[in-house]
Amino acid sequence: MVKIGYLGPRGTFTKLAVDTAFNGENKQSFDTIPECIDAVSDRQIDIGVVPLENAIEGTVQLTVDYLVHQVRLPIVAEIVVPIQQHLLVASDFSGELSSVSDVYSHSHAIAQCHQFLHTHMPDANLHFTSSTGKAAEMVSDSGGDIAAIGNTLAASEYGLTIHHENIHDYPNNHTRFAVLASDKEQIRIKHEVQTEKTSLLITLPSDYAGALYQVLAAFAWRKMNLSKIESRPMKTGLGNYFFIVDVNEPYDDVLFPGVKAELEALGCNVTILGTYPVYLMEL
Ligand SMILES: O=C(O)C(=O)C[C@]1(C(=O)O)C=C[C@@H](O)C=C1
Repeated sequence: MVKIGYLGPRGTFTKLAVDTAFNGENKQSFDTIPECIDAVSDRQIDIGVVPLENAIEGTVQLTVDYLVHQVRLPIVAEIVVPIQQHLLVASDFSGELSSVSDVYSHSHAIAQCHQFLHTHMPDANLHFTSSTGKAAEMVSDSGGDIAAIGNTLAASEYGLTIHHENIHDYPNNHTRFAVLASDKEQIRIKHEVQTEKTSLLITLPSDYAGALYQVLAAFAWRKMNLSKIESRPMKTGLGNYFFIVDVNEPYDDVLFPGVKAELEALGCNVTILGTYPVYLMEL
């Protein structure tokens, strides 16, 4: 049976994404994103699912940096899931928001609720955990006047009460999850494909005036639609960056090799991080 790893423990958004996309398979939780990615690379599991980008807070930098700098695994699918953040408390907590002393959650979940926390709980101490599920587990273990930010699955898994629902600051909240696998054939997602994308990693030559402009021109004149461009530090010194470019098209044998050759002629390095179907899930 195909083994699927995810950022755990129980009750995370990643687990929700995995349960929505895959049924029946053998599922294993990992405490951190790097541990999950390593397990795919070491073949302990066949598929790993990790968060990639949130509509409110942006890229999950740990995922991108680990995939670029440490373990290169292809992205073989993308799962997009709606995200609703709730304030979860122990079932015997009956106080007001103002009596919650500490709030625990994943940094991305806290960031999605900054305005709510600032307005309604300005005195609460904020603490980052490795996932929203971990925060829910802590609240369930400790009880008292502390709270977690997480989803309804976490509330039911850990016997917590939803004190306030939908506390994320903007309504159209979604997270993209990357499905990683050495062998694409293992993937069976029984949902309609929304679109197909290709992610590229591009490094620019140093000291080349207008390099980024020329990179974008290579896509533009071929009418290749980009859905994302983002720079991240190469970690080799100040001012050195690479670019992640998402193209709204599957890899083909004409346009992509053409772009690659054109960019390489400029002195760029081009790596394909994956060409994959995108699944938009309803929970
Ligand atoms: O902590 C979780 O539940 C996760 O699955 C991680 C994560 C993230 O890294 O963005 C996933 C979705 C939400 O945006 C908040 C947290």
